[in-house]
Amino acid sequence: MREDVEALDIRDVTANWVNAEVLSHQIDERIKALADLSDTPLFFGRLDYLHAPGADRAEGAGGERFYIGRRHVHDADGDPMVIDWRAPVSQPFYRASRKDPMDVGLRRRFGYTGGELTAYEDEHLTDPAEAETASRLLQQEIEKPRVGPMRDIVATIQPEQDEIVRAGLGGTVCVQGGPGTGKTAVGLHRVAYLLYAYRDRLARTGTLVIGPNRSFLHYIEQVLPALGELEVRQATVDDLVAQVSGVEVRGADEPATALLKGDARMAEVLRRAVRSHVTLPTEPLVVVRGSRRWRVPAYELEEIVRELLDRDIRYGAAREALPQRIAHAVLVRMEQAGEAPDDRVQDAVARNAAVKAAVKALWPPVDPAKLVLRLLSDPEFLAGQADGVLDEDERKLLLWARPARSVRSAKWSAADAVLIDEAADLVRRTPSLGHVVLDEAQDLSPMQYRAVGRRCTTGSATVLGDLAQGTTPWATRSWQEALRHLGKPEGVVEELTAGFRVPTDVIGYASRLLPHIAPGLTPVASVRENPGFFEIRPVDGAEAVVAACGELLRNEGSVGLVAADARVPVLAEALSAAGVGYLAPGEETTARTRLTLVPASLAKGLEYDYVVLDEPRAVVDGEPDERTGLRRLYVTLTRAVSGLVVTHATALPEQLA
Ligand SMILES: Nc1ncnc2c1ncn2[C@@H]1O[C@H](COP(=O)(O)OP(=O)(O)OP(=O)(O)O)[C@@H](O)[C@H]1O
Repeated sequence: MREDVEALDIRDVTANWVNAEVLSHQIDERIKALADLSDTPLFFGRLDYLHAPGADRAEGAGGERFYIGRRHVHDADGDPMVIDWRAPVSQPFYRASRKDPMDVGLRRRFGYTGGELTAYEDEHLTDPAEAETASRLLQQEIEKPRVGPMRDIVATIQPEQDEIVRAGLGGTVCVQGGPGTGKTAVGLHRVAYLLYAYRDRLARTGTLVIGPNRSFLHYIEQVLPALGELEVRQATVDDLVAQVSGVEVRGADEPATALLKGDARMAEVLRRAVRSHVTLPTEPLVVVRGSRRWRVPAYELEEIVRELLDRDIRYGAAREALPQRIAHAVLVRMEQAGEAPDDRVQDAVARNAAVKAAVKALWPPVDPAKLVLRLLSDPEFLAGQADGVLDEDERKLLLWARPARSVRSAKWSAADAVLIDEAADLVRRTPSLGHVVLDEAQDLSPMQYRAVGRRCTTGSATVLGDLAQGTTPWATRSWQEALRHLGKPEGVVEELTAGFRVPTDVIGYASRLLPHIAPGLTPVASVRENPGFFEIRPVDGAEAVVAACGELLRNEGSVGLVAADARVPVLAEALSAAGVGYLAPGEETTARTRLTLVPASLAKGLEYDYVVLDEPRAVVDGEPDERTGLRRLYVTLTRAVSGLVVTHATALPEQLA
C-alpha cells in the first residue's frame, strides 16, 4: 500500500501548482501514516463469522473470516486483508461472549514477541463443550514490563472499556475510575475510534486531548500516532487559555485566592463587568446627510440598546450589530419623509461619524485582559460588579496588594488567565471543536471546566478522572457538578473498577487511604495475577533510598523514584554522588538510563515498572492540608506495575496502618 502511494504520479492530474502542492502534501501524510512500526504487527486477531455479516443467515450460507489489526490493509486487488479494529465488523473481537457470541464461531488472539508471531489462543464461542478460560495473552500483555512511553491497548481492550471507546460522537461520557483502570488508554482509543467513525465531521471541527502537564503529554503522545492518527492536538488547560488571553503567567495566587478565582461565581462577576460598559443614551442622535438632519430620539436609541442587551449574543457581536440598528432607525425616518433609501444608504449611515461616535459611547470595545486587570485592581469597580455575588472578604481576597499598571507588567496567575479567557468568550464566542478528551479532570476548577466546555459547545467531550486523586483546593467533588460547569449536564457517568496497572498487594495497601480521601468510592480490583513485589523498608538516609533503586534496576523495565517535591534535590544529589543516572518525568527511558526521579506533584497519570516511594510522611506534609496530602500519597502509591518499595525514616501516616 505504501509503495502504491509512493509510486503515484500526480504531474498530469493537477491543474496548477497549488493543487499539486496540496496533493503532494496529502500523499506525504499518507506515506507517513503507512510507515512500518517495528514491533507493531499488522494484525492481532481473527474472527470467523458463522455467516457473512449483513448477508442472509439462511442455513448453508457461508461464513466469513476477518483478520483484525491496527489499521485497514488491502491486497493488490483492493480486497481487504486486515480489518481496522474500529470497523463494525471488528466489534465482536472485543464484545462477543459465550452468552452473546454475536454470530462469531471462532475468536483467535495472536501473541507476539518483539514483532514475531509466537502464540495464538482460540475461543469457540458457540461450542457448549468448551470451558470458559481467562486469556493468557491478555495476562501476558498486562504483566509485560513497562519501558518508555505509553502504548496502545488495541489488542486487549476489555468489554466495559470498549463500550466507552465506541460510544457515539453525540454524547458526553464521564469516566470515574481508580488508578490504573485504563481511563487514559480508553480516552485515547475513543478519539481514534471517533476519528474513524466520524472522519469527515471531525476533520472539519478538530479534536483535542487535554492533560495535566507537559510530562504527562509526552508520556501519552505516541499512542495516537501508533494508531495512525496524526492530527490530534494535545494541550494543557494553561496552554489553551494562554493562546486566548495573550498574557504571560508569572505570578501565583494564595490557595484561598486561587480557589475563589476558580469559583463559578466569577463567571457572573465577569458577565456583569463586561455588560457594565454599556451606557444607556441620554441624548438624541443627529445624523447630517447633505442638507438634511435626521434625529433619533434618546428613548428610541435606548430601546435599541436594551433589545441588544436582552438578546443572547456576545458583547462583540452586539457591538457590531448596533450601527446597522441605528442606521435602520434613521432610514425609517427618511422613508417617513418620502425618501426611498436603499441598502447602500443604510450602510453609509451606519458608517457615519455621528453613528460611530454614538456606538463608541454606548457600546465601547472591551479588552478582556484590561477588564480583568481593572477588576483585580479597582475596589470600587469590583464591588459594583460583585454586588450580591461576593462578600467583602472575598472581594479583598481578589484585589491585588499592589495594583498593576498595565496588562504587560501585571503578575498574572494561571487562574487570572482563565478569567481573561472567560471574559474573551463573553466578548467573542470561542470556536468549538468536534470532540475534547479531558484527562485528570478531577483537578480542574469550575472556571477551568467552563474554559474547556466552551471549546466543545457544539461538540462532545470525554471526561476522565478519579475523585480520590484530586489534589487541588478546588478538586471536583461530584461528576454531576463538573459536567454542569462543563456545560454538558446530560453527560453520562460510567465507572471502571478493574485495575490493569497496580499489583493486588499494592492497591490493597493504597486503598486503606480511600475512606479518608474519598469515602464511597469503589476500591480498584487488580486483574493482575502476579501479586507483585511489595516492601515497606525503614531506612536511615538518602543513600539507602538510592540502594533500593539500584536493587530494582536489576529487573527489566523502568524504575521511578517518587518523592515529595521538597526531597527531590537531596535525592538528586545522592543519585549523582552514587553515579546513578536518572531522567525527569516525560523523558524517554533508554537502555542505559531506566530510572526517573519523579516529584510527587508530577506523578499523576504516569507509571513505572518498579517504584521506590520515598518518605510517605513528607509527601503528605508537602500539601497544604492533610486530606490533599493523603490524596497525593494515594497517587504516588499507585504508580507501580510490578513492584513497590516504600522507604521511610520517619513514621508512616497512621491512615496507612
Ligand atoms: N485492556 C487493557 N489491556 C492491557 N493493558 C491495559 C488495558 N487497560 C489499561 N491497560 C494498561 O494499564 C495501565 C494503566 O492505564 P491508564 O494509565 O490508562 O490508567 P488510568 O486509569 O488513566 O490511571 P491513573 O488514574 O493513574 O491516571 C496502562 O499501562 C495501560 O496500558
